[in-house]
Amino acid sequence: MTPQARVQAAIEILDRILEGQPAEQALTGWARRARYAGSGDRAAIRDHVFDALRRKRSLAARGGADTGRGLMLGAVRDAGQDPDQVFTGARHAPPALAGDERGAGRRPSEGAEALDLPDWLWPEFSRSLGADAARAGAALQGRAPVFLRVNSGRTDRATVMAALAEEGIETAPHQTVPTALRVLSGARRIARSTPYETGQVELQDASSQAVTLSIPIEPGMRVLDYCAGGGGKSLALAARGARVWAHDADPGRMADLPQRARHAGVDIGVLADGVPPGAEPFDVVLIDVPCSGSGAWRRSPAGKWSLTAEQLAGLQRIQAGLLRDTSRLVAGNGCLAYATCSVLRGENSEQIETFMADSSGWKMQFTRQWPVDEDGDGFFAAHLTRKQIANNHR
Ligand SMILES: C[S@@+](CC[C@H](N)C(=O)[O-])C[C@H]1O[C@@H](n2cnc3c(N)ncnc32)[C@H](O)[C@@H]1O
Repeated sequence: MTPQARVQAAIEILDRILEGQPAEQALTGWARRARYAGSGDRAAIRDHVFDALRRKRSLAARGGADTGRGLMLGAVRDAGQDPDQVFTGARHAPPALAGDERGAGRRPSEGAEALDLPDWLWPEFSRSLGADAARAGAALQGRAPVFLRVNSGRTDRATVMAALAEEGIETAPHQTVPTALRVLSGARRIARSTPYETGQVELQDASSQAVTLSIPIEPGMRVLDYCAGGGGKSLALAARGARVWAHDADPGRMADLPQRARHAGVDIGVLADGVPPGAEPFDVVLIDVPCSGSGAWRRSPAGKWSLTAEQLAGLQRIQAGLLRDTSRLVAGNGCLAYATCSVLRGENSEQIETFMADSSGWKMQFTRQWPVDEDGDGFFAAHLTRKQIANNHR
């Protein structure tokens, strides 16, 4: 496909997404219809689509319309390309620009529009991030780096790096997360590589790895991953020698976990019917709560535009409820670990402050906010232990 035809394909896919179709579905639907497209075409079109979704607001301003065509025109202008070289009207290329399209388009206004954030969220975003708000907003406009988690129960980072290099996948050790490898090139080969196929590496964001590494784990500890989802954190905890039970309000999300655990060579108890009475207490209860996902919007940009103030308030109520309910499952000297992939205070430090104010028996052992940057997504973690037990230990 020509570069222009790829742009036209992206326009058509973006139009479907703007009509409400999920991005992945729109991309696979297009690929099914366009059998002539090679893997290089599909990858380039995917990049166009996701780049446009991350910057939907500012590109619509530059392109003069909130349509697939407007976004891609905005992207072409933003990249300093001549639109007439792309919108040529040749076969498979986007039709040539109409007169009104030439005149439409403007510089995005400073603040939320230029940073591609919804207006309603901007006050909370800037309150949460303070002086870092503009940098974080800009970081969310770009592509996410690719990281692997080395299965430390099975191998080590240097061995895996060498094995990946043999298959044309270049990686570098993450500076601060000892299990993480940054993928420098060959990312598309990972899923078919031997280290991946033999369970030596998993795809996992570096900050997500740092969240689980921050939890104090000793081999044999009983750990409940209460919001396990696909089980990325369960697997990481089990690789450190913990006895892990995975639970999720939507058990279907854990469907692949038994197979993933076998593949990684670890045992995970999947609690598809809830936590059975008497299974508590646990040494660690991790609640990786449902959240806005604002720290990971580079990977799932649609979430940035679909989130509403009402949904955010609903998520915050669920987060508070999870803190309250799961704290009962923690052993007397155990740890309640709270985590989000959010950068918003109302989902992070303020949830912990409210919980501690309402249940005076807990104290904070650890808290950290990871920024969205080239070292990983924006995550938050806090570890809570019971005060009384901490005093007894003195
Ligand atoms: C952030 S995701 C978890 C991601 C997962 N821990 C990982 O590392 O891949 C949050 C999960 O919480 C689950 N969830 C939502 N409400 C819940 C509740 N009340 N109790 C338990 N799980 C809940 C969702 O189904 C979702 O899978």
